[in-house]
Amino acid sequence: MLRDVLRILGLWRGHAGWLAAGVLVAVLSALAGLALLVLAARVIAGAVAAGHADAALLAGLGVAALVWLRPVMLFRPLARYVERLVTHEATFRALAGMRVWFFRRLAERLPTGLGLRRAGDLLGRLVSDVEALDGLYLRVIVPGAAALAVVLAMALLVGAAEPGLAAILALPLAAALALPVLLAPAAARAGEGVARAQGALRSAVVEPLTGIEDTLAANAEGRAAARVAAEGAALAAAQQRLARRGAWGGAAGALLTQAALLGALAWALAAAEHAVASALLAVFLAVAAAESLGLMPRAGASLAAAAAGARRLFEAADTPAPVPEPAEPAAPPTGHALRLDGVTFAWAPDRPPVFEGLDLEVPAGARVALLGPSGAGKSTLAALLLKFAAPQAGTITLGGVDLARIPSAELRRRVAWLTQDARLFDDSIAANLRLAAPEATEADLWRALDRARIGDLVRALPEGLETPCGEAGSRFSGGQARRLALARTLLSPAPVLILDEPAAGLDADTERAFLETLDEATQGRTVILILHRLLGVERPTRILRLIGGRAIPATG
Ligand SMILES: Nc1ncnc2c1ncn2[C@@H]1O[C@H](COP(=O)(O)OP(=O)(O)OP(=O)(O)O)[C@@H](O)[C@H]1O
Repeated sequence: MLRDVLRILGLWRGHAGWLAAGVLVAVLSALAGLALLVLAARVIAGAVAAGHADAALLAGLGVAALVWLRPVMLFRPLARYVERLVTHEATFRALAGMRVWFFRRLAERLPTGLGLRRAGDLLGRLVSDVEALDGLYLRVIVPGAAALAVVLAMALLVGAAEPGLAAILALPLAAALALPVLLAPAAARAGEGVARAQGALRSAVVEPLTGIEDTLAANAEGRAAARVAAEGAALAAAQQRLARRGAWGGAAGALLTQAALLGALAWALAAAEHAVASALLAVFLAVAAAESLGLMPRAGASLAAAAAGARRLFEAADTPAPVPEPAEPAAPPTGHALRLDGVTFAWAPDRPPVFEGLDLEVPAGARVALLGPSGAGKSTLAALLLKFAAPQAGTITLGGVDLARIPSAELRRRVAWLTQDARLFDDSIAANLRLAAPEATEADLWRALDRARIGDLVRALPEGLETPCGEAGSRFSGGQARRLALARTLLSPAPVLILDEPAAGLDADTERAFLETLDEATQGRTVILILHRLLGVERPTRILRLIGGRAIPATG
């Protein structure tokens, strides 16, 4: 637990200034609260001084305290206000950075799809688990530092006059301070149970809703609702387990702060007249400490939730990347010829190899048609060429440079891929297209749309290029969405294009027309056309058939 928490703090070091400022203001605010009660104790001690042996001294202290009371009273709310502002700004900055960090780590680790991870669960990690981390600062570090400052200040103030009384006060309060930290590891396990249950509930809701047509068509909404109910009940049970732990911590903390108060009262009774001022001070300080330490049980629960969130984040973020970035990148390739030598690849050790000793050459500027039955490995080859996966044996080179030594961002500037299930995102057509070429002008967008045979349809839309595509392109038919995705790939300036079934979803005439003009649309670029069959209008420079993990020249 400690390691995860320390790692989170390490990731926040870029915001150390804001975070430290928040802690400082919180400590000042808490000490101002303490000072207020110290002054009040002195005023009262001064008031009850008549007839006492130290009457003159006590009365003098009371008058001095009255003078200080007003500025401290004004300072306290001001410090509270600044504390809120600064601590929230610090949290906002730290968490925004965390989300970006986690998103990048996930993106590097999931290039071949979510795999066994569920979208709902990952969303939960990105949102709730990162959010739980704000508790680490706002509800653990900040109040913990303030409470520690209060207990230390109290020990010093009382200890200067009455060391015995200081011990009576400080020991139970120090225990109340440490208790949430000591209880946190066990509570973190309960917190993890809550986070897991939240992830499962999110998945139970998100999955049937994202595929709502399939859910309804299969009459499965009742079963989906039952799953939501079951996951909801599991979440409630996990939350109850966590709350029970929190309640024990809260009760023990309250008992310890009350023990300090009782101790101070007992001491006051025993000391009687000769230590009125110290006794009053001790009682007032015990009350002040109860206020600061009252937040600690909640701090324990927050620490547990943050530790659980941190562990889940790191578990996903530390999954090894399928293809590590090169430690010593090579100079960027100058040519764009692709070459595979003796490539052997299986998706997993327990899966049969897709390729065994695959040799393939695609000269720069060539147009290769890659055919093969379903499952032959056509898309797998594309995944290898974009370094979404790496071969277990053999080499792949681009312009003579081993892909293993080309950074993936560099490679993907040179090789663009229209995947088999290319997605549109919930944004305008223009924004979807510019994903591949952020600098593209409107004229570039129209050219790409025309080449993909969808320009006229977009021109006829009232909002034109600004038409929203809907989630996963839901505002367009499957064929239209496919052509928009194709336009996006054509817009990419990459010199190598891999087009996986580019004409899928097009009617026969449009398909033929598109393939006939493909030459012009991809002029000067290397094209690997992944197809199930040739229409005879593609005019490839080479035709290869993938069979049994090898590429065999074919005649169409
Ligand atoms: N991400 C993946 N994880 C595990 N196995 C995979 C993955 N992608 C593909 N496979 C497996 O690799 C083999 C080749 O699949 P691939 O998708 O490359 O074939 P394909 O020739 O593109 O097929 P199709 O024409 O049906 O698209 C299949 O047995 C498939 O189950």
